[in-house]
Amino acid sequence: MSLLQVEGATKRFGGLVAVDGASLDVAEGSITGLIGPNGAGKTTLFTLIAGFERLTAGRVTFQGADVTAHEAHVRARAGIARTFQIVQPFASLTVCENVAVGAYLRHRSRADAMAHAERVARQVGLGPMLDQPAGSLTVAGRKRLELARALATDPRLLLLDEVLAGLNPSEIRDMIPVIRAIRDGGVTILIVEHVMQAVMSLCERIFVLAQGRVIATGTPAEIARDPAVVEAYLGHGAAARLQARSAGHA
Ligand SMILES: Nc1ncnc2c1ncn2[C@@H]1O[C@H](COP(=O)(O)OP(=O)(O)OP(=O)(O)O)[C@@H](O)[C@H]1O
Repeated sequence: MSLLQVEGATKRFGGLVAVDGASLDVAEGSITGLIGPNGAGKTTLFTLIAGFERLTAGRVTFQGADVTAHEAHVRARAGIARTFQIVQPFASLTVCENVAVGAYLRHRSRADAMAHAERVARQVGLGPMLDQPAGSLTVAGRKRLELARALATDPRLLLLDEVLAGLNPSEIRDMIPVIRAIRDGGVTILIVEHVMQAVMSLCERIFVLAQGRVIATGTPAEIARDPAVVEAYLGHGAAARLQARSAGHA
């Protein structure tokens, strides 16, 4: 069953069409990928799903309800959370206090919010840093903090925007099981990511966006051999060139 459906989403910024009639659906309990070259419209689509920007046209349905006209805070309460590409923690607050910012959505008292924040921070591997100022975290720590802040809102759908960007290969390897464990805990995930190896190993299904349009959908294996996807990343004629080269090597 689909937890999220996006139908014909379009977003214009003046003369620029950032998202152009894109449709996708995210199955409940899945990790679904959204990939595409720089400027394809991935972050804009996240912004539309989370309700930070209004669609120019199209519809967003969450848990069977049309949420197209709902404000971001209403969607957050319904269970949609997102991370941001550029991580901006409150540097002088502790890691736990930063995570509690998310927890306040469903926990009114400071004690409850902090207790929930502590559980979530431990879940993403920030247990040893709970009382450190967020400003002292490494890039990898900040990425985990961003994940924890979104997770602390107790979402049903988590939109992860490049949470692996800027990490080294061993930090990426450490982060993959954390993301899987979040899904195994019952949170559906839609992930935008340029680190292809991670996308291929994490996702059951992938949507490929290019120039605001969905140009391919399928399993990681299907996507990897789709000529339209190769062309979108490597340029016009690339699929044919690669095929000719591998035929030449055969
Ligand atoms: N608020 C805005 N005002 C004007 N143009 C915007 C705005 N937000 C995004 N755009 C433009 O929309 C297009 C899509 O941008 P977007 O950031 O969604 O792409 P992306 O696929 O997330 O790219 P990347 O992989 O580089 O993060 C780009 O041309 C971008 O410059």
